[in-house]
Amino acid sequence: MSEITTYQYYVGGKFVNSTSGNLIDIECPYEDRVIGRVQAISKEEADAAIAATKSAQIAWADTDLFKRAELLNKWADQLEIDAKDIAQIIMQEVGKTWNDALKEVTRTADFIRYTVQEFIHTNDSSMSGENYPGGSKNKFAIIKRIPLGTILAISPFNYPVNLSVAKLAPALISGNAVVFKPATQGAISAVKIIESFDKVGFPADVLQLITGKGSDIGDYVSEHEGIDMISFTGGATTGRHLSSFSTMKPMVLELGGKDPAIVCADADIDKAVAEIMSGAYSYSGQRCTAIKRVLVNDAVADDLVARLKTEVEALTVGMPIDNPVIVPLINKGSADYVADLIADTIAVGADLLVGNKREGNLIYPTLFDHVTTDMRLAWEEPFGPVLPIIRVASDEEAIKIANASEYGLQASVFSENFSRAVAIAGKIEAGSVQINGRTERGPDHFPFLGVKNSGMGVHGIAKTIDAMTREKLIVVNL
Ligand SMILES: NC(=O)C1=CN([C@@H]2O[C@H](COP(=O)(O)OP(=O)(O)OC[C@H]3O[C@@H](n4cnc5c(N)ncnc54)[C@H](OP(=O)(O)O)[C@@H]3O)[C@@H](O)[C@H]2O)C=CC1
Ligand SMILES: O=C(O)[C@H](O)COP(=O)(O)O
Repeated sequence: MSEITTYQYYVGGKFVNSTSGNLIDIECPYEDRVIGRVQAISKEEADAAIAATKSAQIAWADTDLFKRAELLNKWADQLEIDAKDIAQIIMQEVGKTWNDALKEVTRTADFIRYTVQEFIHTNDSSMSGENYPGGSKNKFAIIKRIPLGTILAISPFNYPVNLSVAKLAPALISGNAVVFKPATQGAISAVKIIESFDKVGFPADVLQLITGKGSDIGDYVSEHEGIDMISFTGGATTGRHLSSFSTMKPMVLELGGKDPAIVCADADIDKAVAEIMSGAYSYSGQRCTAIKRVLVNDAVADDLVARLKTEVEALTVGMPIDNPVIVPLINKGSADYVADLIADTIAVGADLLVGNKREGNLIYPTLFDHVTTDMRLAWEEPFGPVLPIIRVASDEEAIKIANASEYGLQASVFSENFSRAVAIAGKIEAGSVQINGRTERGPDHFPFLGVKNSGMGVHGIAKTIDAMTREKLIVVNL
């Protein structure tokens, strides 16, 4: 049997062991084996990591922008060079298919390059006093975007590379230092991207990778006085908990969702079926932006349901290396939760059309018709491959049910009448509404936000830079 690798955390520009001596086993979601161990660092080590960013950040912010840009671009290049190695770990650690794992790395390299360009072209501006009544040419303002200091980046398991770098790159290009706390199931992927980072010669202490369970060190680092801003992506419960003690600390939260696909009576059903299938089931529904309920007009419901049933029955199911649509869920707890939700939905009388089969963490794709608003599945976020269909009599009823959710991340509206679709989109309480397309984050330079329990603040390259910087005016009086 091959030796289990122990991965180190990263501080002071070096990979080191924690003096705590505590290690966390990272289990493969789809094979009964430990794929590696990560360090569970102590609070004292977190203190030291945060403290060391302080002088490093000042020097980093003072480094010429072209030099910061050059290093970040080299990191993007290095990620592409290391892509297969990183993708292998993503696949083994979070059970993403090989193709999707590779795509996640290239998407991340693109993200870094765009972020560099975005900041270079927007960081400084100026205003002349003469533009305002009573003002004068003799007064003008140089407006700079300056970093907030040390950013705490906390990322989730499901996109362990992309959603981490979506915080690290904007922070670094704008002159911040970063303390990066990845999801524990995702921490080896985080080590891999920091190995690439380490190869290109960034100064020590501008980025520290700290590993350890959120339940042990999460509150401690989030409340830490050395942290100047928190960028968090994860579940709504964790996000709400963090926001409960974030006094005077800027924070952006990207949380869960229950994105509806509203299918109107005049929808192109072929289009709706294709988009719903990919929106709901890819990566077994483990996307914050997955379509998590269908609200279909009675007039087209039978047709839509029959076609969805055929498509769900044909979905490929298996192990990540074979690139199926449906892969095992992240862990036993998640699979238990989804299985329980399926059992409950059957018990309360919805029509099970496909699914309700489980092998270990693999939950087969499941489709329910005639789900009603008194059922848990109408409201809870499964983060698994189970889709409820709720039939509605009108657009108004669809909007009402869509908006009754505690979440408001995204929604899709399917209609061939553009005016109708836009009118519905205007009434949906969500960060984004997609017309005739699946709910999704990308392209990554679009603003990305959730309302209600789906988040606070805005992500997306330019918006993330905004959130991690503030304006500083130097007013010149000639
Ligand atoms: N809106 C969005 O953009 C996205 C939202 N999500 C949402 O994330 C959820 C799935 O991700 P998952 O990783 O399970 O989410 P969790 O909320 O469980 O974990 C997210 C991160 O928070 C950390 N954490 C846990 N407890 C604390 C704490 N007390 N203080 C600080 N940090 C803590 C976790 O660390 P540890 O792993 O060590 O517990 C992890 O790094 C889903 O609800 C999904 O919808 C996912 C992706 C994108
Ligand atoms: O947050 C998520 O789950 C991902 O960012 C979703 O990204 P995608 O919509 O591009 O899959």
